[in-house]
Amino acid sequence: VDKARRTSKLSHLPGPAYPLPIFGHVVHMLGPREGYMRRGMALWTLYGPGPVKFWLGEVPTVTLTRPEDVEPVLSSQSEVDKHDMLYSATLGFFGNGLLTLNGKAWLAHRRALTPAFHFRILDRYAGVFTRRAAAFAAQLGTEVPAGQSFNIMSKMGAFVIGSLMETAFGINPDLSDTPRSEQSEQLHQLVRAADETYDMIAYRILHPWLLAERLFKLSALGRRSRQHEATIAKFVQHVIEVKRAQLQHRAAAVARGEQVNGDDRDDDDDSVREKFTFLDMALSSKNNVMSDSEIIQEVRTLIAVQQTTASTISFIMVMLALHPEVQERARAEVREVNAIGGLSMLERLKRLKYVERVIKETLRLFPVTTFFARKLKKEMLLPDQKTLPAGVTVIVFMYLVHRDPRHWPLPEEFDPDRFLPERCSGRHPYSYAPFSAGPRNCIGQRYAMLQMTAVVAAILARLRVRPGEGCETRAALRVNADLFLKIEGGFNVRLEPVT
Ligand code: HEM
Repeated sequence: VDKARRTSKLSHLPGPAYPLPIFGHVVHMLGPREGYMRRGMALWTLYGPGPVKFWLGEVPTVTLTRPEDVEPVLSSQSEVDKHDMLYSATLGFFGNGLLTLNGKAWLAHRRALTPAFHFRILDRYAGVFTRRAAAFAAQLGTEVPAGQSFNIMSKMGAFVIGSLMETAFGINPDLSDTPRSEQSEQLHQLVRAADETYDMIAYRILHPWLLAERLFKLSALGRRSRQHEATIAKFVQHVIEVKRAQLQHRAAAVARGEQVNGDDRDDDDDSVREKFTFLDMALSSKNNVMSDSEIIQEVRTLIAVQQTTASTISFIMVMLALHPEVQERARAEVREVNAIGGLSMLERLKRLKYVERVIKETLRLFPVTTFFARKLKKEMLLPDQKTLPAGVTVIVFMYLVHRDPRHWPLPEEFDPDRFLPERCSGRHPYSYAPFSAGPRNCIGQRYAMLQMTAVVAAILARLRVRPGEGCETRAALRVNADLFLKIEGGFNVRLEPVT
């Protein structure tokens, strides 16, 4: 009855007809995984650009691709929730943290995590990011033979999680008791498990009968998924153990009246003051905002979302390879800023305005979190008087919002200067939201921008990037989406030392 009621309430919207029991409309999406994006776009071309209805199994969804339609959904405080059915597929690996929580629990966690991402804290990360980025660029220069095509994404996962360990968790892998080789093996296992999991989550969403936990658990995919969950659980346990040992050590040092790591240091510092990291704050919190198991969930979430930064840096490298004139201009800026003496690491990163525009334009064309969903708690009226009924799941399709030709002339063209301040003024505020917007926006936005700027600057200073196999032209890029946007066949580039 409920379904019939909602079907009739969606009847005013364009979209495929006749949802089948259990399948809904997913039959339109089934086929080889490489074709997810192509098939989704074909549906939208047929029924868009306004709201398009689609039954994802038993779940009624409406996909939005215009900034004015997206605005009321993302800006709403009280009328939307994260959709439990779709987001539940992520819980086993991502944990039930900030990304998936709703209501009061979400608010309490958001308040607890916000101080760790405060701009004054992030400013301290500039030094860490710069040091790590320089080491990463040097490593790329030595490990990858000059001129050889390789998938740069294959190096990114371990790199960004390593940064997270040092910044948000206050664990410097260089200072750890665990041998380097063992640490690196742990990271690689985690990244492999993560990669397969993202793919699996997308597969479940498009095969919605696999969203039923009982059925999923019995499937081969379910068994594989449990192995990956165990891998992340082991990793997280290790992180918490190391942190607890550090905290005890610190407390003992304080009790002996000794100066402890970083307390005396102030601003431009290439290590993070331990007591300001998320994990230190959470585990030593006097008001006990989060229980131990909640902290574990947040650690899992923070680890799992690092893929966004890894993919974006990889997309940036491919775009720089395809646009040598943009690459040279960005490199000239990096050299100019590097030549100025007396600047703090943070000031250096902040001066890289063209690099910032390159990153923003890449995120416009390739917003790696290309879909996200909200469930409407109340009926919602869109600007063109179309109503969306309560209970429906709204899917924001950022890839197309960022290509709306009314706001982005020649949308496929890669032009970083679209983000010059004078060209931004007057643009619809929701025409660009790679980090989402409104109360559930990305808490890591500033963190990600700083880290990406540091990595791009370090690579440009040392290496020239050229297109690799299968990525020779824009038209050749096989862009696809599982949970995140990606290039089928790899983010292939060639590196050469800059002379
Ligand atoms: C280029 C990099 C990144 C992009 C494009 C990105 C994008 C997004 C988007 C679109 C959302 C909203 C998702 C939704 O509504 O379901 C989100 C949420 C979130 N992101 Fe990011 N993100 C990035 C990097 C990061 C980093 C580096 C961190 C942590 C260090 C992070 C932590 C989070 C968290 C915790 C949430 C949930 C926030 C909440 O609901 O309160 N993200 N991100």
